[in-house]
Amino acid sequence: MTETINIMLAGPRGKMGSEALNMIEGTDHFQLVGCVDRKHQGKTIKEIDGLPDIDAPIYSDAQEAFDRLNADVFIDLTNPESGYVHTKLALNHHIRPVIGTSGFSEDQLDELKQLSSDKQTGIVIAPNFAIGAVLMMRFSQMAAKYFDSVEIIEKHHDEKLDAPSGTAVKTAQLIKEVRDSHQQGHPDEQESLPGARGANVDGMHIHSVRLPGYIAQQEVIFGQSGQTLTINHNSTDRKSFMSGVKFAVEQVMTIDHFVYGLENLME
Ligand SMILES: NC(=O)C1=CN([C@@H]2O[C@H](COP(=O)(O)OP(=O)(O)OC[C@H]3O[C@@H](n4cnc5c(N)ncnc54)[C@H](OP(=O)(O)O)[C@@H]3O)[C@@H](O)[C@H]2O)C=CC1
Ligand SMILES: O=C(O)C1=N[C@H](C(=O)O)C[C@H](O)C1
Repeated sequence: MTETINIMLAGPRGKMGSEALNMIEGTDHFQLVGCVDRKHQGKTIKEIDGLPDIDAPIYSDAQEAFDRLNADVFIDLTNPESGYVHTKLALNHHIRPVIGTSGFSEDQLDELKQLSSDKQTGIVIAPNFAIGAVLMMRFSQMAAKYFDSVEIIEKHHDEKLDAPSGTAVKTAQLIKEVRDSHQQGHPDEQESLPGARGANVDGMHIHSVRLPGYIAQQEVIFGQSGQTLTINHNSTDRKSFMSGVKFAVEQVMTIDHFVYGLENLME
């Protein structure tokens, strides 16, 4: 019999958090022991309109939640500021974090890596939980060995707080690992409107589109003389992320170190 994994979650009313609650409820060996939600102190999840019938307590104060709840894994689906604070609290309590929240800086990621090592507590930070997106990033890294020039266009719903997306940043990092550092485009190019060429990560330009109608889409476009190659991934439903969240929760129980990106658990 598979042992039960006790889970606490921050952000249960969010687009991702509410989907994660359904996933937890539908997984026999997962048990929700409580949530962090700044608006519903003292209530239970089943008392909140639209959330599943789970009798798990809600704390508005994250510190109190971590002090009181007996969890194996902590899932964060909030925003970069709260997510960073929560993740440090989780590691300090030896509760393994599975972090979907995007927008952490490189310094913050380094700090969390160090804390995970100090506390000998496993942590998974996944810029994207969708298997198709993980493959899109891997295929992009493969293509980058053969194409010197690449630009990334990521398109999201207009409620997204961070730009560029965590997925776009991670894609650029994976590509950076396999190519020589260089700037792209004409050496004399100039922006007559600031921002026209997007963000620049080691010469790779990232363009962020925010429009209603999208959930999450990313195109990685490679170009060389006479040809272009586009690798495209499209999440049309947030359910696309849930098998990855489930996989990360199961996997984080087996590790005692820092993992950034689901691909590092899949291969
Ligand atoms: N890794 C992946 O595959 C994916 C990652 N994401 C990331 O997940 C995060 C959440 O996305 P999404 O669900 O779309 O966003 P939403 O805005 O829909 O949800 C965020 C939720 O977090 C809550 N929240 C904010 N601060 C706190 C806090 N201090 N304590 C508790 N809850 C808090 C908000 O509640 P309130 O109403 O109080 O503000 C809100 O309900 C984002 O960073 C996004 O980029 C999204 C999709 C996939
Ligand atoms: O905010 C979102 O929606 C998403 N955020 C993640 C990111 O920043 O890459 C993952 C996915 O793109 C959806």
